[in-house]
Amino acid sequence: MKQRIALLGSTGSIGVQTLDIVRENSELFEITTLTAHRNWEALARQAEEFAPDSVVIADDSKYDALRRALADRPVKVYAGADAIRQVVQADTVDTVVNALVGYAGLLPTVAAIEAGKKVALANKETLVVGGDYVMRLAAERRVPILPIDSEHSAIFQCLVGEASPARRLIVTCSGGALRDVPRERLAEVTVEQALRHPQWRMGAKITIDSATLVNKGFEVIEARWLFGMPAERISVLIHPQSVVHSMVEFEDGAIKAQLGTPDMHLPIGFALLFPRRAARAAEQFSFADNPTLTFAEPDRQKYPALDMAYDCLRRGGTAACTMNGANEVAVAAFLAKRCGYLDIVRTIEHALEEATFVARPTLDDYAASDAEARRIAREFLKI
Ligand SMILES: NC(=O)C1=CN([C@@H]2O[C@H](COP(=O)(O)OP(=O)(O)OC[C@H]3O[C@@H](n4cnc5c(N)ncnc54)[C@H](OP(=O)(O)O)[C@@H]3O)[C@@H](O)[C@H]2O)C=CC1
Ligand SMILES: CC(=O)[C@@H](O)[C@H](O)COP(=O)(O)O
Ligand SMILES: [Mn+2]
Repeated sequence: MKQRIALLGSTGSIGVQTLDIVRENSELFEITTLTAHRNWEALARQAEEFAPDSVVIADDSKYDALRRALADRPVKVYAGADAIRQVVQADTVDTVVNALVGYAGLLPTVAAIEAGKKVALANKETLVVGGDYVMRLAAERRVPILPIDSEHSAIFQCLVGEASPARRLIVTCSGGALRDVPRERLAEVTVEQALRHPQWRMGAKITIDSATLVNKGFEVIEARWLFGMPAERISVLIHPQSVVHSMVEFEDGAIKAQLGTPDMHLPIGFALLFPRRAARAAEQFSFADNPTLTFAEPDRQKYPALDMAYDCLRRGGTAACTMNGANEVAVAAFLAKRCGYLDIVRTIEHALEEATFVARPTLDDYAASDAEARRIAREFLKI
């Protein structure tokens, strides 16, 4: 029987690459649901090709256009965030691929786990905001959460088959678009510059997070929850070539790494087919063409967001939810050219100082904490 997939965020970078894997392995997968935020044109084209049972457009104002575009197709068309949470729970879904961006991914992940669906998780904000809550729920319901994020997929691949616990996780980091810009020039950084990631073509939000190293801080938090590893045993290493996707050190000192060309199709395929791998006609990695792999410690003065994320993990509760909400507002403002690059981290710092802290949050507390962080961030940026 084919694996039936609900793909959330199908029009984005991870969504489109997930559809490549589905297209290349059509004997293994079928698509039950596709969702997008506003891009109804791309969603309609995808629905024509993959013939899902249902599609959801999160922004209701695009509902009529999408419905008209699919009028002659046997597909149910829904709108709104609640509909996303409902479609993932359908009996016709085996696996939910969460490729949404931001806080919007949290409740659909929770809905999927509650319905007992396997979750292939790209939406790292789910675990940044509510990692403790989500991983407990997944354990209770015995639902597997399979990482799509490249570093976490690499760590997962290194851990497969090991009976001894890991001693340390080493999360690699490209250094982002501003790796070679000196600290004293960061105030002048433009949106265009910050969007020029040296290795990966990704959505705009994660590309900016990558430049500030908020992404790496979030990945430390994500690793803490996915692998149950305390923060002090997770380290970050700058590796500009993005060939070593991350590493695991074991008790006897052995270090395992997963290497390969930077290409998200691999971790997506692994999450979908684990314990098997997707056969792909990808180009073979050549060590001869890539003879130099380099590593360095991150500059913690240049990238204060990294230590902020570690601090959020130490504080626990809603701290990382606050960091995430403030970051989402500040990144959107930077992309809209309504604030400068350095204002992103200043906004997070301010929100972490001002926000209410809840030590043992419920889902409602996360929602309140996210809303408060956004309000504080907007006031700080005067937008
Ligand atoms: N891209 C990558 O290579 C990697 C991404 N990730 C993580 O994967 C996730 C997705 O990233 P990426 O694919 O780059 O992001 P994109 O911005 O490219 O895509 C996001 C997708 O989510 C939809 N969406 C956006 N906002 C909402 C919302 N509020 N409600 C419902 N749907 C929404 C978008 O719809 P629309 O097109 O209509 O706007 C789009 O389909 C992120 O959490 C990111 O950190 C992790 C590792 C690598
Ligand atoms: C592809 C992927 O997993 C991204 O999260 C990637 O990690 C971004 O690269 P850096 O954050 O290391 O620049
Ligand atoms: Mn990553």
